[in-house]
Amino acid sequence: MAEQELFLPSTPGKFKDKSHSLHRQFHRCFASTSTMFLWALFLVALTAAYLSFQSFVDSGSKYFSSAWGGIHWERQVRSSAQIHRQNGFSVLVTGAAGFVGSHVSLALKKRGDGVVGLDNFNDYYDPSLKKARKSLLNSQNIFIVEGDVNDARLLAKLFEIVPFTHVMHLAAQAGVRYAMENPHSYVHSNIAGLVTLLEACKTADSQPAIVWASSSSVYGLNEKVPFSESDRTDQPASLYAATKKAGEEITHTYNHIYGLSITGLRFFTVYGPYGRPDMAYFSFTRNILQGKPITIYRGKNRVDLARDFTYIDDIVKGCVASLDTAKKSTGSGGKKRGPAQYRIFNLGNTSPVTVPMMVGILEKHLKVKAKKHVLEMPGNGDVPFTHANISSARRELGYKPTTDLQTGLKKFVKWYLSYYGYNHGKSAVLKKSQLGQWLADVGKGARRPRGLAEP
Ligand SMILES: O=C(O)[C@H]1O[C@H](OP(=O)(O)OP(=O)(O)OC[C@H]2O[C@@H](n3ccc(=O)[nH]c3=O)[C@H](O)[C@@H]2O)[C@H](O)[C@@H](O)[C@@H]1O
Repeated sequence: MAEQELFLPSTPGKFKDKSHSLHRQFHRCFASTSTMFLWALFLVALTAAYLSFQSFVDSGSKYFSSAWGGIHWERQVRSSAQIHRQNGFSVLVTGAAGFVGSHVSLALKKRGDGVVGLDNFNDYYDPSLKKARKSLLNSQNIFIVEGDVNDARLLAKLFEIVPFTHVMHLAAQAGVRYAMENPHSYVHSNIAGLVTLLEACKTADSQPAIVWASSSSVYGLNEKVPFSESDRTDQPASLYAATKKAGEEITHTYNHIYGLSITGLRFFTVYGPYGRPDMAYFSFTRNILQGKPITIYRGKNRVDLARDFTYIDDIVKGCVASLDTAKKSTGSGGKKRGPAQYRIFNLGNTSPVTVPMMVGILEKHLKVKAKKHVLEMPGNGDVPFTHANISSARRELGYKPTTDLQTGLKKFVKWYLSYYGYNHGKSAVLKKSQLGQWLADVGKGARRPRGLAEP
């Protein structure tokens, strides 16, 4: 009995009660488990919905923030890429709204090549100048895609639409001293952007030949002059130079592994019409005309800094000759089929001019004296001098610069005054009579500067 009591409910009621409560508990338990299950299901569904919404927003933001895609857009790309000469090229020009990019695009289009531009129109300097270059290119039926070289989807799309024979890669974060202010923009454009572009090129079937802009700054603190391509390039003075040097190594890797044909061009301080407002000759011109002081840096022991200033038309000839002499890439669809061409050339002028002499030329052309502040060169990435040995480019590309700094700056000043007018936003320093004289002397045939009555 005691044993029975052990196994049987003391009373049926109790047992009944107990079994009922067990049943209820089971029910409750089941109910709560199923509720929990339902809740869990709900949460999973919610999370999935959130995640898919996020990815939609992500891809959507890319889509919405960039102005590419759609039938009309594709038609514009195709039409811009159309070749109008026998054995012509179809060239993707990155940085096409930039200084060198816009000039090269126009030259290629003029001779009948198909050109598609790509530019992110960033605001490193006044984007209105980039927009003006864009209008110029549009007027010659060159379409510039608004997008970033870091956008792999965009690049894949472009290669899907056009079988580019060549890529002229000029998109970059330029400027030597700005690298101290915004180092990451150099990594973003000059390293990450370059790799994204090379990935797209390597995957393309067939692969394009690539010509791209390196820089004279890779010679860094070298003292041996003139600078030759075989000289050491392992002591850069700025992050800008370091990213360009890294670009040379990175392109070599893609040449070696995937058979991409590569030509790297070391540009030496390129200047001219539609140039970059961040560069010294440009900002000096603006300041001189506005009556503002300019700062001239000087090296150690009061030695003047010097640059192998190179005129834009000469650089364009070097770029086009590089495209013309580039051998085909050997790979396709990401596979190397044989060794490919790898070249590096200096594109300079071979006649360095000191910064004070450059200012003297500007003063002469502008007919205004500069207010000069001379300052010891700060340790911000500048090198004391540059001087190109161009024998290799002369031999292989037929490169022969023909514009000296006097002539080149005269053309620049002529453009500057016709583009901005003589007072560029601030009070005028030039009197109308002075400008009339200028027009007679240097600007023969130049458009009258904006906002200026007939002198
Ligand atoms: O050759 C190159 O590869 C490089 O040429 C230029 O760099 P940089 O030669 O420093 O050109 P600027 O910034 O126009 O400076 C020219 C000279 O003027 C000097 N300078 C610059 C600015 C200033 O306010 N004062 C001044 O004396 C600089 O120290 C330098 O000696 C470009 O800005 C780079 O993007 C390019 O890669």
